[in-house]
Amino acid sequence: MAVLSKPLLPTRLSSANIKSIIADLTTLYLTHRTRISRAVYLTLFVALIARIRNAIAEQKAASLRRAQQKKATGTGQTEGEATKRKKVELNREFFKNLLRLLRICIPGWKSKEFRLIIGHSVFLVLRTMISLYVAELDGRLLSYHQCKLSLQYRTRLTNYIHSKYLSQMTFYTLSALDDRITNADQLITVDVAKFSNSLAELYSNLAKPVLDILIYNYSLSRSVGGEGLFFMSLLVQVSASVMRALTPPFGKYVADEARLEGEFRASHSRLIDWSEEVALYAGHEAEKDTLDKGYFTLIKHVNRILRRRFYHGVMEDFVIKYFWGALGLLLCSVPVFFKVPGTNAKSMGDRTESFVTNRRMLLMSSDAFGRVMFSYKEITELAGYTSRVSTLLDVIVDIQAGHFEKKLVSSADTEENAAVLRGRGTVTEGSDIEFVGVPIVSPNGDVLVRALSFTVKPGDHLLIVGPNGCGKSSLFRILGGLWPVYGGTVRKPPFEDIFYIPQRPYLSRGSLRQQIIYPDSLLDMRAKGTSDADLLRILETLEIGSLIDRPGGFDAEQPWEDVLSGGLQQRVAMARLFYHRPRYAILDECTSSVTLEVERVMYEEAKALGITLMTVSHRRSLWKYHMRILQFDGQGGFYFGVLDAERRAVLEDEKEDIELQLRAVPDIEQRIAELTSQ
Ligand SMILES: Nc1ncnc2c1ncn2[C@@H]1O[C@H](COP(=O)(O)OP(=O)(O)OP(=O)(O)O)[C@@H](O)[C@H]1O
Repeated sequence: MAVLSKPLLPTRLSSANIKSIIADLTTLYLTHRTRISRAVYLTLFVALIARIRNAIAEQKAASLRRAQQKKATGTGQTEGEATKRKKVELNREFFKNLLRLLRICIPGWKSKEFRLIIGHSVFLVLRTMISLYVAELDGRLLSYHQCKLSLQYRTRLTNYIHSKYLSQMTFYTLSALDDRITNADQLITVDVAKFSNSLAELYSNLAKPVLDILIYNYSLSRSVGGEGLFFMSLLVQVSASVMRALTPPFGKYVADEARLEGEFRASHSRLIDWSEEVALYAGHEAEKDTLDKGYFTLIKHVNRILRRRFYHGVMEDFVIKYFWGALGLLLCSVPVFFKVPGTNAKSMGDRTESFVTNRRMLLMSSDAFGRVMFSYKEITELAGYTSRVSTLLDVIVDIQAGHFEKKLVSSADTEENAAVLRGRGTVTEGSDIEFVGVPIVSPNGDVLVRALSFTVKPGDHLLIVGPNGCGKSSLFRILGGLWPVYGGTVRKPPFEDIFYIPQRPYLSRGSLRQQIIYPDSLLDMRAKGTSDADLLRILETLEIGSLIDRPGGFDAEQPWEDVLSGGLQQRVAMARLFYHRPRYAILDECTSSVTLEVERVMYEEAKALGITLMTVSHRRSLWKYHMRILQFDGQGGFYFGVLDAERRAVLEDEKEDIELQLRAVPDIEQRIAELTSQ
């Protein structure tokens, strides 16, 4: 006990002495901490036992006294004395007494009181059940309304987007001429639904808490004073701003996630579209790599968001629960210590009462505020979907106004080509097809032909030839209004007078009849006065009348692109042409899979129907059906003229040259092999 050898209370207490005493006491406590705590526990335990023993002894003595008194006075005690001595407690005696009184109040199970109690109990049970039902119904009604609201939003948006997306060929231009939206399908099908859900959810999540905040804060301001509330709101605002600044850009994350989901889905759709080709190449491993990569990128992103959400949640909890809670309690205690002008709480009791009321209001208000703050994450998610959907709408508006954004190829860098890209041509309507000085430019700015000029009058069947990628099909894209006209003048008949048949015909969903009359509907067909018998005649001309022998006939619905072979598909496409009978037909390698005999029937029938043909084909067999030729050289130059014997001879020579070159290739390879073996 060296520490105690010093006198504990020196005669004069200076601050240094006090410090040294506190230090000594602390050391003393720390040295004997275990013993001290044991002693405290023991004392508490002994005190407890003693208290219990005393209580038992007291009860015994009391009952003894009561018994002695009873003996001495018979029943003799006054009501006042009994009340004085009896302790009102929730003990056995209470229940005994209650039962006794109840027996008086309810004399038997046949009594009126008993019947009333039974009736009352039934109503009580009913009330509880109704409350439960109402609570459940409340929840169900809310979620039903929320779902209805979300569906309603989705329907409106989808209708709006469909009306824009499917007008002015926007669905084509959006994917072919613009880079900004990569997966419109995902946007329209998934993101619009998510946006609608998020919007409907947010409304119900925000509306009530905001209302609560307003009401509770108003009541609070009346009792704690506007200044306190203003000060606290200011602090909450500052901390909310800090929180917002520290909140990761969840909106962007959500938009990115939706984009990655879209890309992953697009890869799967691609695999389904090309399943046959991939299977024949045995390309499953390569496809698996692509799909795995897409999924991995998506999941990596999702995991990152999850992590950020977790950390952000912890911070949010801390600020909302603790920091704002402490602030709120400080505010509530204002009327306890200070008199708030305009309030009538005077005594300490009043102040305590108002503290409790304020605390409760504050709890409600902060709970509501917390819900609003927690909704912040949902708002940012909504912001993500909003940005996706509105980007789609903006790009659609932009595209419909003729503004496209696509990465340009290097050839667009030259001054001459850049000048071509800056220009704009004119499109007029006429009975012939005429191009005057029109450049052919691919969507990424590649100038394929600087100024193309040719004319096709009715009956002037035109053959278009040239090497791959020279711009033959692009010419039709300009004619069809898919690509912009960068210069010169295009004169063409109305859209419905030109019909296009590509190499791989598009077969829609629906019946066999719909394949033939596409894009007409059954009503359009009837309005034109065409019957099923007329359609059958068309099929028979093309030697495919047997198609209606399948179950269902013209009404049969099948996945036609799988059910029909390539050649049959090309014949159905020709049947489409014969049904529509346009003034001009663009036939883009559309007879590549049929026999020469079928090709002859197709061309002769088309001519007999008065259709002027514009054919892209490398087939020599087709030359005889055409009177004019447009020949591209693949270097930006072209020849347009009559396809007479002289020109045919030139074509023959060119073809022979090409064939010779092709035949020379194995020789070269053989020569290389010889050289390398020497
Ligand atoms: N949507 C597009 N986006 C970017 N470039 C395109 C697009 N469509 C076509 N092109 C490019 O335009 C050029 C001309 O294509 P086009 O289809 O007119 O060739 P083509 O002469 O018909 O060839 P082929 O005989 O092989 O069918 C090609 O280089 C092609 O890559």
